[in-house]
Amino acid sequence: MPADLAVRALCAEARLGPKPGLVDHRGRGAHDDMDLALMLASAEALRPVFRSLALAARRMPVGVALRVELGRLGRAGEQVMLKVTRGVNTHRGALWALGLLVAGAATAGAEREAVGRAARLAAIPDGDIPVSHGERVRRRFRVGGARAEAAAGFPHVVEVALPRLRAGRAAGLAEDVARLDALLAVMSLLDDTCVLHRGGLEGLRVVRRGAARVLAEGGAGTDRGRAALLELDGRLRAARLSPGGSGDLLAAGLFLDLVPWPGSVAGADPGVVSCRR
Ligand SMILES: CC(C)(COP(=O)(O)OP(=O)(O)OC[C@H]1O[C@@H](n2cnc3c(N)ncnc32)[C@H](O)[C@@H]1O)[C@@H](O)C(=O)NCCC(=O)NCCS
Ligand SMILES: Nc1ncnc2c1ncn2[C@@H]1O[C@H](COP(=O)(O)OP(=O)(O)OP(=O)(O)O)[C@@H](O)[C@H]1O
Repeated sequence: MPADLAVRALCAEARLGPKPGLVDHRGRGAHDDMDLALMLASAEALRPVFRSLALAARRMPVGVALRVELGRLGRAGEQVMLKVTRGVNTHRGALWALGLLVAGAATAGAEREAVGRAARLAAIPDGDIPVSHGERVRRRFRVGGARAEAAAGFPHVVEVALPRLRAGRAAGLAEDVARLDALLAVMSLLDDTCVLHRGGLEGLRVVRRGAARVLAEGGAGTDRGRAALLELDGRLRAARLSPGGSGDLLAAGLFLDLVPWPGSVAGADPGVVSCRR
């Protein structure tokens, strides 16, 4: 079941729009090699991968052996994704964040417990760190990136995206507006290695300040905020800046919000996030 919710969260994130610089129903965002159909196909292809991650987490306690197994399954999952997309990185970062959270949620009774397990797993060295864009960017700009975010207990999910999403709903905002504002809140704060890789510190400044400005203008649900959002989208597309890490962390928040934790009030209306819509 957590596996199905992870796929739904990925589809909901992909369909949400207008998102600045990211793939959505309008088009390719800052990417020239992906579109919504590819994102949805990639999300669906990851369903058995998430299932195998959840099964492993049910079989083994949090520890080195489980971390090694998740690393093996996660890397195999990346190959599944690359086969379906013919080599395009649609969901590498998302598989990392959601894979760990699916594993954490598989045996947890509450959101905090799931995130804590995911963080402990992320903090265990995996021993097989590839020389990726992220690794080079982390060294050059001295930022933590996706690994540090997970090992710290996903602070941009738990302390930024989810509170913003829930506050937006409580204030009566439409669901897509609450989600866009949650994405913008993450974008305004995150050291996103996707952005740093393509645009350096100046690119990161454009993304963060632009997102903060949309929120300061009233958020995605107001005329002024929407105009600022569309302007930011134009700038990010022109500069080929994709806030992919923020997209991943919004999907992670949507996943945690969808899990029907025992004894908690249900979060989003599940119908809103159906992949078939
Ligand atoms: C840790 C990962 C992301 C690799 O990190 P690395 O920095 O080398 O990758 P890369 O530069 O490709 O970035 C990964 C992606 O993370 C996202 N991201 C970028 N910045 C951030 C950030 N600050 N916080 C969260 N996510 C971010 C982006 O989508 C980015 O594309 C991961 O893919 C990995 O180690 N995979 C191995 C398999 C594994 O252990 N899986 C575990 C369970 S699924
Ligand atoms: N809606 C979205 N649109 C685009 N990317 C997204 C979206 N949601 C999440 N992402 C994340 O953004 C990442 C895209 O990575 P990135 O742009 O760095 O690709 P790359 O191929 O590694 O880099 P580059 O294209 O610069 O060579 C994916 O790993 C994915 O997890």
